[in-house]
Amino acid sequence: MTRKELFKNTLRKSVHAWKLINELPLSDDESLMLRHFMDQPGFLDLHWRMFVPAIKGQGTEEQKQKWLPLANKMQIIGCYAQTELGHGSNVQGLETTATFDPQTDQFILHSPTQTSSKWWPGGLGKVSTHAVIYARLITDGKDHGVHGFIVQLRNMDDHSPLPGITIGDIGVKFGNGAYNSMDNGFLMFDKFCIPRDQMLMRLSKVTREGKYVPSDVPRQLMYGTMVSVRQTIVSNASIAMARAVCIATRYSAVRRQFGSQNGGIETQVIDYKTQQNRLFPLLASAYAFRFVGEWLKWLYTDVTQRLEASDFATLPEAHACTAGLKSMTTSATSDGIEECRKLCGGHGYLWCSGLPELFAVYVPACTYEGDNVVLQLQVARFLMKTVSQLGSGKAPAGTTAYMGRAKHLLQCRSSIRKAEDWLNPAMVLETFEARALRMAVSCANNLSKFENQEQGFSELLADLVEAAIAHCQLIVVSKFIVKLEGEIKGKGVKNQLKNLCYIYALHLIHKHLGDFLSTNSITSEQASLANHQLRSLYTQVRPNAVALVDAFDYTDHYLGSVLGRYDGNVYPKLFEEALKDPLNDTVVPDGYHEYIRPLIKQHLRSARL
Ligand SMILES: CCCCC/C=C\C/C=C\C/C=C\C=C\C(=O)SCCNC(=O)CCNC(=O)[C@H](O)C(C)(C)COP(=O)(O)OP(=O)(O)OC[C@H]1O[C@@H](n2cnc3c(N)ncnc32)[C@H](O)[C@@H]1OP(=O)(O)O
Ligand SMILES: Cc1cc2nc3c(=O)[nH]c(=O)nc-3n(C[C@H](O)[C@H](O)[C@H](O)COP(=O)(O)OP(=O)(O)OC[C@H]3O[C@@H](n4cnc5c(N)ncnc54)[C@H](O)[C@@H]3O)c2cc1C
Repeated sequence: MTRKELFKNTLRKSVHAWKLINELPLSDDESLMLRHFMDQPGFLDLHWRMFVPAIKGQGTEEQKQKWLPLANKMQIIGCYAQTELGHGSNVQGLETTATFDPQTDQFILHSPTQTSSKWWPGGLGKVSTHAVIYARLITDGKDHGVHGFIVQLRNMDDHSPLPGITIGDIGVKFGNGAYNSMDNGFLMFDKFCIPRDQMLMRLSKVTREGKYVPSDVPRQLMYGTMVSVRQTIVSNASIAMARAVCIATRYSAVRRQFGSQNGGIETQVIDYKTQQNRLFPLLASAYAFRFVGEWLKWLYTDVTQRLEASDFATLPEAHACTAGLKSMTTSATSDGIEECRKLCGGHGYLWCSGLPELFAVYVPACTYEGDNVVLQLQVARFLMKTVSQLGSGKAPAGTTAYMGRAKHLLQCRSSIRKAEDWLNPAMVLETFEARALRMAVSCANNLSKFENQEQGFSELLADLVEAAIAHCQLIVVSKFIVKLEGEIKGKGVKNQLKNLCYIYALHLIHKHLGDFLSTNSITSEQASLANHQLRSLYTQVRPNAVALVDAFDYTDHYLGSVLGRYDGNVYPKLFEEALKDPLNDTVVPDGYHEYIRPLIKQHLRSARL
C-alpha cells in the first residue's frame, strides 16, 4: 500500500476496533487489550494510552468531568504532544510558551522558534482533534517551567486546523513498517489562545488574578503518563520478544542443513549448539520479561494507590524501575528480534517471515517514552543516591534492599564449586547482587574523587549506565526466581521454567563476564562452570523448545509469518507468498522493452560485428 492507503486502512481498522469494543460485551481489560492489539500502532493507541491518562492524572475533578466523557466516547480524539523538534529527552528544555493574559483570562500558546515546533507526537499530524500540550507556563513575566494544557487543534465540523495552528505529518519513518500508518506530526502555535481552565491544574494552578500556585506534591507527578506507559512497554517487550522467538524456534525445528549421514536426512538447525546458544537465551528472556512485567504492573498499581493517599515514599523506586526496566527490556528485545531474523537465515529477510515488519515496528521502543541511555542515567542517579545513604541508618528498601547487605556483598566470595551449584537460586542471586553493588559502589567511589559532583557524573556516564543495567538485570533475575518459588503450578512446567530461569541468568553472566570478573564476583573457573551448566541446560530445553513457544498461543494470523506457521508447512507457503508478488503478474517484466532489450540487442549487434 502507498502511505496514504496504509494510513486510511489504519483508520478503517481503528474505527472497526472501536465499533467492536462498543458492541461486544467486553470487560475493561478485554477492551483495553482489543484497543491495543487491533491498533498497533495507531492513533487509538495514543488516545487511550497517553491522552486519556494525562487528563486523568493531571486534570482537576472539574476538568476530568468535562473532558473524559468526550474522550471516552471518542467524541474528541487526543494525542500527547510533549516532544519538540529541538527537545525530547530534556523535558525542562521545552520551548513552547503558554503566557497567561489576565485581561482575557486566557493562555497564549506560542512557538517562538523553529525548534519549539512540536515534533513526533503520534496521532498529531492528521487525526487528533485535541492534544495535551506541554509548554512553559509564564505569568507576569515569570517562567514557571513546563506544564500541561488541553488544547483543541481542529475545527470539529470540518477537521481543518484552527486559526493560529500549523499542523502536519513529519513524513515516512524507518523501514516499510506499520509505524508509517501512524501520523506522527508537527505543530506550531502562532499566539493561539485557550481559556485559563484548560491548563491541567491538579498539580499546580493559575488563579483568575494570574497568581501561580505551585504544586504541593513532587513536580515529577507531571511525568506520570510517561511512567505508566513505560510500565506497559515492559510487558510489550515480552510479547514482541515472544513473537520473534516463536517464529525462529519453529523455523529452526523445520529447517535442516548439513549433517546427513550416508545420504540420510539432514540435521535440524535447532540441534546445532550455536543455534541453541543464540536462540534459547532469547526464549528465556521472553518469559523473564513477562514475569518482571507482571511484577512491575503490581509496583505501578501500588505506587498509584499510594499517591492517591499522598504517600510519595515509593515514587523514586517506581520511577527508577519503570525507567530502567523499559530501557533494558526494549534494548534486549530489539537486539533479540534482529537475532531471530538472522537465526532464520536468508528466509528471515523475507517480508513474509514477519520479522522485518516486527523489527521495523518495534525498534523505536528504544527511543520513545524516553531514550534508553537517558533512562538508565535516571536509574544511576537513583543508585548513587542510595549508595550515598548507606550507613546513614536509612535502610535501602525495595529493589535496592540488597544494598543494605553491603558489608557482606562487598567482601563475599562465591561458593560455587561445581556446575550444579549454578542451579542454586541463592547462589545465583548473590552473584548478581555482588556484581550490581560493587559496580554501583565503584562508581560512587570514583564520583567522590570529583569536587564538582555534576562534572563527575558527566565524566562517569558510561560506567554509571553499566551499573544501572547490572541493577536492572538483578531485578529481572530475582523476579524470575520469585515467580518460580511462588506461583508456578505443575511440576513439569516448573522444571521447564527453572531451566529457562537459569539459562537467562547464566547467559547474562557469560555476556557480561567482564563485570563479574572485574568486580571479583566470580572467578574464571566459576565462569567456566557456568558455561558448562549453560550447555547442559540447552540440552534439557531442546526437547520442549517448540512446546515452550507454542505455549505463547499466538495464532498464525497474529504472528504473520510463513516461517513461524503452527503447521510448519514452510516451503510450499513461501512459494505461495512469492507468487502473490506483483512482479510475478507477468513473466516478462515491465521495463524489458525500454531498457533490457536494447541492451541485449546492442550486445548481439556488436557480437555479430
Ligand atoms: C509492537 C509493539 C508496540 C507496543 C506499543 C507500546 C507502547 C507504545 C507507547 C508509546 C509509543 C508511542 C508514543 C510515544 C510517546 C512518547 O515518547 S511521549 C514523550 C516521552 N518523553 C520522555 O520520556 C522524555 C524523557 N525525559 C524525562 O523523562 C525527563 O526529562 C528526565 C527524567 C530525563 C529529566 O527530568 P528533569 O525534570 O530534568 O528531572 P531531573 O533529572 O533533574 O531529576 C529531578 C528529580 O526528579 C526525579 N524524577 C525524574 N523523572 C521522574 C518521574 N517520571 N517520576 C518520578 N520522579 C522523577 C529524579 O529521579 C530526580 O529525583 P532526585 O532529585 O534525584 O531525588
Ligand atoms: C516512533 C516514535 C513515536 C513517538 N511518539 C511521541 C509522542 O506521541 N509524543 C511525544 O511527546 N513524543 C513522542 N516521541 C518522541 C520521543 O519521546 C523522543 O524522541 C525521545 O524522548 C528521545 O528524545 P530525543 O529525540 O530528544 O533524543 P535525544 O535526547 O536528542 O537523543 C539523542 C542522543 O543523545 C543522547 N543523550 C541525550 N541526553 C543525554 C544525556 N543527558 N546524557 C547522555 N546522553 C544523552 C541519547 O542517549 C541519544 O543517544 C516519539 C518518538 C518516536 C521515535
